[in-house]
Amino acid sequence: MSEGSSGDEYAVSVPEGRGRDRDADGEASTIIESRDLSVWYNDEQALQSVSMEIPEKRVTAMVGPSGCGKSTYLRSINRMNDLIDAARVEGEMLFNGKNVYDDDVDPVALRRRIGMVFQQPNPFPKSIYDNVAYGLRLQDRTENLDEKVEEALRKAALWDEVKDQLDQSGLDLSGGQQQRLCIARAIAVDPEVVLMDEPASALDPVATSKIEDLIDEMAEEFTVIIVTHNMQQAARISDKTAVFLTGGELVEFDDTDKVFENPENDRVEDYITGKFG
Ligand SMILES: Nc1ncnc2c1ncn2[C@@H]1O[C@H](COP(=O)(O)OP(=O)(O)OP(=O)(O)O)[C@@H](O)[C@H]1O
Repeated sequence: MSEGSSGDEYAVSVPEGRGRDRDADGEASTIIESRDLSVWYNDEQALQSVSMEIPEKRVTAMVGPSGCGKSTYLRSINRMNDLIDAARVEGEMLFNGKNVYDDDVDPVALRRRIGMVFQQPNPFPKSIYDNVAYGLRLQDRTENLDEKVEEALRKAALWDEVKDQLDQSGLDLSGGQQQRLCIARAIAVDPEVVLMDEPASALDPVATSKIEDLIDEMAEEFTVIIVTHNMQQAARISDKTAVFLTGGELVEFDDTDKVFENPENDRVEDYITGKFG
């Protein structure tokens, strides 16, 4: 790994002003907590008894080598794994103290409160306006729709670029703009949590940087949980970092600066210094 080659012992540096500085405003309360969460796909175990408390209105990053279960964990939070026939979940995933796997939880309603942004920007083949208005219309929340669409586009840092072309197809935007449109679509319905699965991995560095700035701002209002392959990115944007290693084991979860600068676990140290993974 070539990043952060300032002579530091560790390859990934945590910028000043991240991580604990936000915590200094006061301890955040827990919004999501998994307790002994295990997931299988048929006979293959993808997550092993993962227990973790995710703080509200913070950015939590999930890192680790390919296939270690990061996306599986993310999808367990809003029950997207329900859509995979082979997937089976044991343990608990609490959202505001309530197990999302309880029989009386409606997964569609849950996903309104816990939105998701995917790796590949996936706007609907509709106008920019209709993309953002989509979820609000589904929920019959059409009062002051223009204002709500504008607000979501502003929060997604896209308004100035698209305000004169709201009738154009979302598919005609650049990749980075499309991803910000997807973020606007996700936040338009006022979720509490936004899950992001490698949201910048398909984007160029300039578009990536815009998404990273946006994630930082989003944490003022939302809880953001992001899967990323890019440890430098995790160090730049997150307050907390969870490190998963092969076999679906959560081996370290702590403040981001602690994880990258002084990890407890030798395997995490090896991983972040690039000795494997
Ligand atoms: N739909 C599925 N059906 C069967 N097995 C799956 C499915 N999705 C994931 N798996 C398996 O579960 C394990 C964890 O996968 P997951 O995608 O959660 O890991 P990841 O850490 O997000 O990987 P990557 O960084 O490559 O996206 C892997 O062994 C993977 O092959």
